[in-house]
Amino acid sequence: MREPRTPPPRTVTFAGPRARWSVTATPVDPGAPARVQAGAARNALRDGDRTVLAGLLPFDVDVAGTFLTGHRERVPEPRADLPAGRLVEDPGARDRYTSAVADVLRRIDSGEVDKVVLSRSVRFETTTPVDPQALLDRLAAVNPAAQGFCADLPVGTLVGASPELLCRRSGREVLSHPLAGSVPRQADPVLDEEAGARLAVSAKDLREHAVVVADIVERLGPLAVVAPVGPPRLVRTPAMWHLGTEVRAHLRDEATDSLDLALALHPTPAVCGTPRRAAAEVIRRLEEGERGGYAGAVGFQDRAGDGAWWVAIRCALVDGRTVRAHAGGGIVAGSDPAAEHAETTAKLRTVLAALARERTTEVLA
Ligand SMILES: C=C(O[C@H]1C=CC=C(C(=O)O)[C@@H]1O)C(=O)O
Repeated sequence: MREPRTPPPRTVTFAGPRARWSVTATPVDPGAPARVQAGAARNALRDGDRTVLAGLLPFDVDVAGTFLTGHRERVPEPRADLPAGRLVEDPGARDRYTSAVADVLRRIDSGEVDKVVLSRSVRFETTTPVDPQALLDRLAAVNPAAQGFCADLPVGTLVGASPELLCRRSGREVLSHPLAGSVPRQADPVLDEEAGARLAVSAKDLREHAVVVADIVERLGPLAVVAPVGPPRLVRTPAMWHLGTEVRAHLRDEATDSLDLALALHPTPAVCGTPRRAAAEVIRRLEEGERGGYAGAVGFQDRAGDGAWWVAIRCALVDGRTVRAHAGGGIVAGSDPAAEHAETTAKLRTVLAALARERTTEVLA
């Protein structure tokens, strides 16, 4: 009888404002749905001598993600620089995306959904294989306030710099920092400030944002006492202005760990929509290709149950010489298909500028 094949080790790396570390281990239950993998990883952490679990819940938690248990290790310096490459044009892509946004708007009009986050992807081809750690380094350098991540998945390695904290647990204290409602940054400082100021009072964007905060507050309710939430504030990344709101809460039961919180909140209407099930169905029907880790939740947890999970956005799936970058935008009543396309283009700049080694605002202008 053949021995069952041991899956090769996988690595999840974090490059944050303060630390850069990784876990490398044989994946937990590699073929199981992510929800099952997460539970198995938590049990393995509790019962074994490992000190941390790290992983990625895909957008759809019923498909396999990556969960590892191990120890924090220092990440060696990347071995290679990024190779030259080019964006592969897809002539009909713009029209297909704007038509899909128009379709979502009709579904909103008919009452089928209130909000849907529709995404698209672009392909970048390089002359030699991309070292995902080198791309992570570059992203982390250009986006110092974001959480850099690099996670080996069954379909490639997802690399990104997320500006959005899904949840952090420190003892009984919980923090979530949802972002929704966006405009691109401008190269001219005066125009840039004006764009941010317009976003801060945009009724459409404030509505799009409020839906996300309300969903998080509602889903946290059974698990934690949520503190009164203030108005949204402007958050800037090198490529985008966003509306962001801090949601703070105090756990009702100290047995609730960071993974419980991530599973309760994910996927928020910042990457899915409302009502959640109907929005996910619209995404399944209208989006081209798989999300492939994009719009998942990536993070870690220690033996005390403390940890942090980020929304896996501003990222790309690296597979040899092919890099597929994804970005989406929240569609609500009043959204404009052309503006939504421009917004996803601007969001894609985070990864494409790192690949092209250019200033974020100049790529894809
Ligand atoms: C879904 C993405 O962004 C989310 C986070 C911030 C703002 C968003 C928006 O304005 O649509 C999205 O909800 C993405 O970058 O692919």
